Amino acid sequence: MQQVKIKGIDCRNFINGHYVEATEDRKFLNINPATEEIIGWVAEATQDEVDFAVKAAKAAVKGEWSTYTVKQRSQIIRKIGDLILENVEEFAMLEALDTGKPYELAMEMDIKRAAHNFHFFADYMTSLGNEAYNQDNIALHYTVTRPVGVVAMINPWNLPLLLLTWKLAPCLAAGSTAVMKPAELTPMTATRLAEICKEAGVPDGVVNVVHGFGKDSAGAFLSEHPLVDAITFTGETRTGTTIMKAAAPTLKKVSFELGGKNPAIIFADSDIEEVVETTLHSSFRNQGQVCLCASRIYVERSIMDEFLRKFVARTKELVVGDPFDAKTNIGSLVGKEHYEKVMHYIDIAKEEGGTILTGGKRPAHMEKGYFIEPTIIVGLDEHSRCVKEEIFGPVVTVLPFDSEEEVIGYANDTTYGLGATIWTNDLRRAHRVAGQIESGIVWVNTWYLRDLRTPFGGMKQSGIGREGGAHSFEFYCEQSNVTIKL
Ligand SMILES: NC(=O)C1=CN([C@@H]2O[C@H](COP(=O)(O)OP(=O)(O)OC[C@H]3O[C@@H](n4cnc5c(N)ncnc54)[C@H](O)[C@@H]3O)[C@@H](O)[C@H]2O)C=CC1
Ligand SMILES: O=C(O)/C=C/C=C(\O)C(=O)O
Repeated sequence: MQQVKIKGIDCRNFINGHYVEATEDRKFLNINPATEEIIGWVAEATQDEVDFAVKAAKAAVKGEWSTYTVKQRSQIIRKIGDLILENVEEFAMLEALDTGKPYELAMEMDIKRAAHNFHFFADYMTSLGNEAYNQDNIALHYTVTRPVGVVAMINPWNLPLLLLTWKLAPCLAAGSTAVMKPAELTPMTATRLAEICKEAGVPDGVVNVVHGFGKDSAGAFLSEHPLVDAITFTGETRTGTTIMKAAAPTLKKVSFELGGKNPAIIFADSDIEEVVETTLHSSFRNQGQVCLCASRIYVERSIMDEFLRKFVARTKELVVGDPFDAKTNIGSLVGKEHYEKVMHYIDIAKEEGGTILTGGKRPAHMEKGYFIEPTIIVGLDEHSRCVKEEIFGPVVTVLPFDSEEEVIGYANDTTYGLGATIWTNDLRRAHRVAGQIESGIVWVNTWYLRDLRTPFGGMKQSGIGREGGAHSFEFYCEQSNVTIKL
C-alpha cells in the first residue's frame, strides 16, 4: 500500500440512484474485527425502504435499461470493472477493514477478481445466441430470452465484494435489476459499488443496496417481497432453508450457494511437496472462511507421518497478525460471534479426544481482535462433530485411510457436497474417484483453480443451481419458446 488512508465509510441505503438519509434510531455500528474499533455506522433499512428499493428495481426492468442494446450494456459492465480497478486500493482497504483479512489478500483474491467478474461477463454476453430448431419444415422453433426481473442478492461476509459481483455482473448482463443486501458485518464495499455503478452509467433503480440483518430486517423483507422475481443467496445452509420458505408463497426462482465440509483426499503416490503447499492454502486461505476450503483432510496411511510433519512445519511458519502488515498471512476472523463459534469447536475437538498439533488458540502477541492460530487436529473419530459440522475457520482435521473405497465413503458421508480435492498421479484413479465423489466441484492435483465459464455450485445441502458462464444466464433470464408453423 499506501496511497489511501486507512479509514472506514458510513453506509447508507442506496435506492433508485441516490442515498437515503439515515435516521439515528436505525443506525448500527460497524466494527473492525482486527482491532475491535468502530469504523463507521450502517443504516438498517426499514421495510418501507426495502419496498421502495424493490419497486424502483421493478420499474427499472422496463425503463431506460430495457432500451439498451447488448453492446451498450456490455460497455457499462466493462466500465464498472474498470472503475473498480481505478479504485482498487480503496476497495481492498475497505474489505480488509470490514473483514479482518490481510490487505494483500483482499487485493488479489477479492477486489481484482471482482473487477474480473465484470470484465468476464461484459465479454461473455456478446457471444450468446438463442436456440432454434427446424422441425422437418413443419415448424420453426426458437427461443426468446428476456430478463428475469428484480433479483434480490443476499450476501455473506467472507468474500463480500467478490461474491456480490459474481451475482451482479451476470444479472446486469441479462438486463435484470438488483436489490443487494450485503452481510451486516461487511457493508462497505457494496456501498461503494453502488456509487461506481452509477458513475459507469447504470440507470437509476437498476442497482440498489439495502443494509441490515436477516430475521425481521432487510434480508427477510426482501425474501418475502412479492415483487422480487428471483433470489440469489450465498451463506449458511439453515439460512437458505429460511429464505426458501419465505420465497415459496410467490414461487420465486432461487439460486443458493450454501455451506460445505469439503474433503481433500491425498493418495500416497502424489507429489508431497506440492500437496503440502496447496493444502496450506486450501486449509487456511482467508482464515479458512471460504466455502471451498478443504476442512477434512484424508491421507493414505503410508504417508501420514511425512505429510503431517511437513504440513505442521509449514503451518507454523504462517504469520498471524495485522491485516495491513505485508508480512501477514492470516488476519482476524470476521467478528466476535464467529470467533466464539470457531473456538467452541476447538473445545469440542478436545472433548472428543482430538489432539491439536498446532494452533488451537489466539496468538499471544495479538491483544485485540478476533485472531485464531491456524489449527490442525488429529486423532478424531470419523463421526465426531468437528469432522462432520461446518466450522468455517482456520481449523482442519486430518484422518488416515487405507483404501480407495474407504475414503470415498468418508468423503461422501456428509449432508454437504460443494468441493473436493483429490491428490494422485494415477490418472485412472483420479478419474474413477472424481466420478464417485458427491460434489459440485472436484479438483485433481490442484485447488481453487477457477474458470468462470464452468458450472459452480453444490450438491445435496450445499446448494441449488449453478453459477458461471451460461449457467448464470439461465438464472438471470427467462426464456420463451416461439413456434411458427411453416
Ligand atoms: N459461503 C458460505 O458458505 C458461508 C457460510 N457461512 C456459514 O454460516 C455461518 C453463519 O454466518 P452468517 O453470516 O450468520 O451466515 P448467514 O447465512 O446467516 O448470513 C448470510 C446472509 O444472509 C442474511 N440472512 C440471515 N438470516 C436471514 C433470513 N432469515 N432471511 C434473509 N436473509 C438472512 C444475512 O444478513 C447475511 O446477509 C458461518 O459460521 C459459516 O459456517 C457464512 C458465510 C458464508
Ligand atoms: O469464486 C470464488 O473464487 C469463491 C467462491 C467462494 C464462495 O462462494 C464462498 O466462500 O461462499
